[in-house]
Amino acid sequence: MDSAQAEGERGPGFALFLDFDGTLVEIAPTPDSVVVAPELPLLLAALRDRLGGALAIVTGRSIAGIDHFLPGLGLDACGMHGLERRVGGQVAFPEGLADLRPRIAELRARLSPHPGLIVEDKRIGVAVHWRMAPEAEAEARAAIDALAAELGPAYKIQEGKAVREIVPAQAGKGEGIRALMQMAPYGGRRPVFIGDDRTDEHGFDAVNRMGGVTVKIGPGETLARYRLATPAELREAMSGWLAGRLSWEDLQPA
Ligand SMILES: O=P(O)(O)OC[C@H]1O[C@H](O[C@H]2O[C@H](CO)[C@@H](O)[C@H](O)[C@H]2O)[C@H](O)[C@@H](O)[C@@H]1O
Repeated sequence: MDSAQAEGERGPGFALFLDFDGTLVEIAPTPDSVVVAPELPLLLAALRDRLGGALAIVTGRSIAGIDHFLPGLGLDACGMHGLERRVGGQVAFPEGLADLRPRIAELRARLSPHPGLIVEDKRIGVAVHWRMAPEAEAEARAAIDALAAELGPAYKIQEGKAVREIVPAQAGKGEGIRALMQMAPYGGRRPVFIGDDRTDEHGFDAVNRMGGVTVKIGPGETLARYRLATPAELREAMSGWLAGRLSWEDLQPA
């Protein structure tokens, strides 16, 4: 019996939670310029079938943003760092979150002297990216800090790759994964979470506590137990698991 068959036959199987940027797709210069590898959509669809539907994208983007890059799949997802959830086509979004768009307009005006900075409007949150304008990182950080101070404790700051963002205080990938693990078809399965960024550490912590498998993509300190070097290596590993050539716990320790 091969590794993946053995994994499947030891119990009800895995639930697979996948970060998007830097995990399924390589980091790109801007949020809009991400390139989806041609094999990725079919690979995700095949994995979802093999896992009885228990596959979800867990991302800092909105679910609409994921659908833009993976059209037609309608994957389960936790968007906005766990706040927005779609399972089996049913979308849940917490009530009462303020629309930050007026503040986002003010932020854009403040940062307009630095055209290389990208202000990403997430409606209930906002991110400022300095990947294309590293010389303006300090201004980006200061502007986010000032807005967070104005908004108060209902919001928090999160750091990612060349990005600082404001999100509602209750956001967190760990919460998103825990919520899905209470629902069919996830409940009773063993979670696997794969991510690359600081915001994924929250998800690694939650999944480690559930006795699951955690995989970090790329270098850096992490709570994840296993590591792969790049999104391309992950896509190869996912194909290997699907073909029964690889078990998640065959991966290199982190
Ligand atoms: O949780 P994720 O799916 O990893 O999303 C995290 C953030 O990803 C995006 O920004 C990052 O990827 C961009 C494209 O590769 C890159 O240009 C940027 O520097 C990265 O920070 C996205 O734009 C954010 O909204 C997500 O929070």
